[in-house]
Amino acid sequence: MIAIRGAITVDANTREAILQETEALLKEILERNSLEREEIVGINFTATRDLTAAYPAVAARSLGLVDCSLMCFQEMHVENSLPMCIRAMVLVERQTGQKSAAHVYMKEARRLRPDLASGEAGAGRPLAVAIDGPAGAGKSTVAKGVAKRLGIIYVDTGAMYRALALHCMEQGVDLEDGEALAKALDRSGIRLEHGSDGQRVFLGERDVTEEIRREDVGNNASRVSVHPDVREKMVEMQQRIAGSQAVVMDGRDIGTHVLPDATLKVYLTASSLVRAQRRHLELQAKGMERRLDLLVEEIEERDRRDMEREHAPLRQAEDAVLLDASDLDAEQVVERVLSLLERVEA
Ligand SMILES: Nc1ncnc2c1ncn2[C@@H]1O[C@H](COP(=O)(O)OP(=O)(O)O)[C@@H](O)[C@H]1O
Ligand SMILES: Nc1ccn([C@@H]2O[C@H](COP(=O)(O)OP(=O)(O)O)[C@@H](O)[C@H]2O)c(=O)n1
Repeated sequence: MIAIRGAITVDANTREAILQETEALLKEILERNSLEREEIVGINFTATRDLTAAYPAVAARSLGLVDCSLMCFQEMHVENSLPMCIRAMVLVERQTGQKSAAHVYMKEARRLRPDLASGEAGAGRPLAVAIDGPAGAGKSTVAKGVAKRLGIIYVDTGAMYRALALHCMEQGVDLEDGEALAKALDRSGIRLEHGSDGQRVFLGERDVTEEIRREDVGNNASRVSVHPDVREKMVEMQQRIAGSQAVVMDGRDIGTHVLPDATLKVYLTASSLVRAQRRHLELQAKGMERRLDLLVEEIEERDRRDMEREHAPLRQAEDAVLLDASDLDAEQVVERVLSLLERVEA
């Protein structure tokens, strides 16, 4: 069971205004959490003492929420609290954990949760920085750095495709069979945890954070990610994470598909030679020697697959800022992203 919170303010104490705003709030909660009506067990509403013209629950019934239990209460009155406000707590039969709940605060009620709200453009959505780009451009390094400086979580979506690839390699699932991959994803128990040491990736109870970094897993991640059924499920999981908390998220389709309303979108790139050289150094540091020309070939092959796939190919979103990091070190790129963010938030 999870409990999703929401609140909205009303301009006048009239039946019409109360029902209209409650309906807007419930619709947004349903949409942002991809809720089916049958999943909702009950909703508790409160209204501040200045709202007396109608019960908010009436709006829920008219939205077709006929089977769940509804109650309306008066909100406890606290001096100088936000007036004309309707609050809701939606109880949902889901095993996804409380962190997956996307809470919704609209109109003046956004002031109640400044940690979730993020300026006019976001309209109650949490802060989101989307970083896309080709393999080895420095997305994870930069996303991690930016998240640390902002004190928010970093979500590495590539790690989710890598975890699925690892699971399928171990289970002998055909990497070309989209349907089988989607089924395997349902059974895989892929889950992300965000702690003080960053993101950790699990297959059920098994921590695979380090194992998924293998080169063969990375190459197979790009193969499993071609399939639309797989992508659809992954995107849903990613949107849930970003729905309820501020994030820096990196991947291939974050600005174009996962977070189309992100506060800031960056398309980070570098030449294929520079990217291969970075991988080369990274591998050398781990005691693995690989020929540079083969790494360039592999990276270009991965770019081709990511950019030419039919579903959600890698491309720069129209409103993304292009950052070429071929001649910048990682710290310089982090600074650029932070100053771009300051500009969009100003
Ligand atoms: N701007 C940069 N300059 C030099 N090296 C970088 C830069 N950004 C990242 N790196 C290094 O390049 C390698 C690949 O970076 P990574 O963040 O894993 O890329 P991506 O997530 O885009 O695949 C890492 O070894 C990282 O330390
Ligand atoms: N949002 C995402 C993230 C990764 N991916 C795929 O997953 C693969 C591994 O992602 P990654 O970000 O870990 O890859 P690297 O760039 O770190 O090598 C990529 O090559 C993409 O094909 C994707 O399709 N969409």
